[in-house]
Amino acid sequence: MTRLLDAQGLEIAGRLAATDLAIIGPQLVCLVGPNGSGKTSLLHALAGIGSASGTVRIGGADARTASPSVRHRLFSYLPANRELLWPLTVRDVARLGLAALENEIDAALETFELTGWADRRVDRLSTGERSRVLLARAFAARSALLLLDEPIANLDPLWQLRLMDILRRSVSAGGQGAIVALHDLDLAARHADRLIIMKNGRIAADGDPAEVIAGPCIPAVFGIQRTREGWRPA
Ligand SMILES: Nc1ncnc2c1ncn2[C@@H]1O[C@H](COP(=O)(O)OP(=O)(O)OP(=O)(O)O)[C@@H](O)[C@H]1O
Repeated sequence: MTRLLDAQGLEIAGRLAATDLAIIGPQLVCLVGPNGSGKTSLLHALAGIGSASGTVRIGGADARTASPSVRHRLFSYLPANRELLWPLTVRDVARLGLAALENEIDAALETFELTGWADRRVDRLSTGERSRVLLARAFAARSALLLLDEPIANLDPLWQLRLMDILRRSVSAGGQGAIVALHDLDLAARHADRLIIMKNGRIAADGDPAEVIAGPCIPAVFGIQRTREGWRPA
């Protein structure tokens, strides 16, 4: 199977590290962990944001040294911060910096039900609506790997489910890989092919979602446990 992601020795300003991370073939990987556990830092390191060091190969290519247009084909990064206070239209933002074709932009706008809003200004949208615009941009690039930081934050319940479904289809049919940071353990476990738990900047558990969720790592890392009424403090 194709080695989609191969990352080694990831470090950001000497403070956090993930020694080895590989994705073999298309996979939806959900990344969970308490606040400050390093989810964003890991995504930053993979996307080459800030002073990250280490090696990141996506589809065999060096993601760090690739030109911007090639980089978009390798990965798309959705930041947790959805501020877009520019007088740009939805379509402008969806194509921002991408070498994507117009029909790829159109398809992504349609997927996120933004076609009728293509000429609306993003600084006049709600936070959840802006999230959909940035998600459309991330999908329009048709990158080998999606790196999404809390993509469901600000989305209403229907769009949370729709997004997980879009991701599922994109990974299964489109052959994409995705690493998605989430706080919703149940949503992550239900949709992921693989669940990674972060703690103190390290990977504390990595494997089959049902096994990871049922294992000892959740109470140890999050201080919660599952009861018949749902998650409760351990
Ligand atoms: N720019 C920075 N400089 C120094 N330390 C930072 C910086 N950004 C984050 N950190 C620290 O790195 C650790 C991991 O932060 P990170 O944002 O990766 O966590 P996270 O798991 O994404 O958290 P959250 O769930 O709150 O979004 C935290 O202790 C944080 O204080």
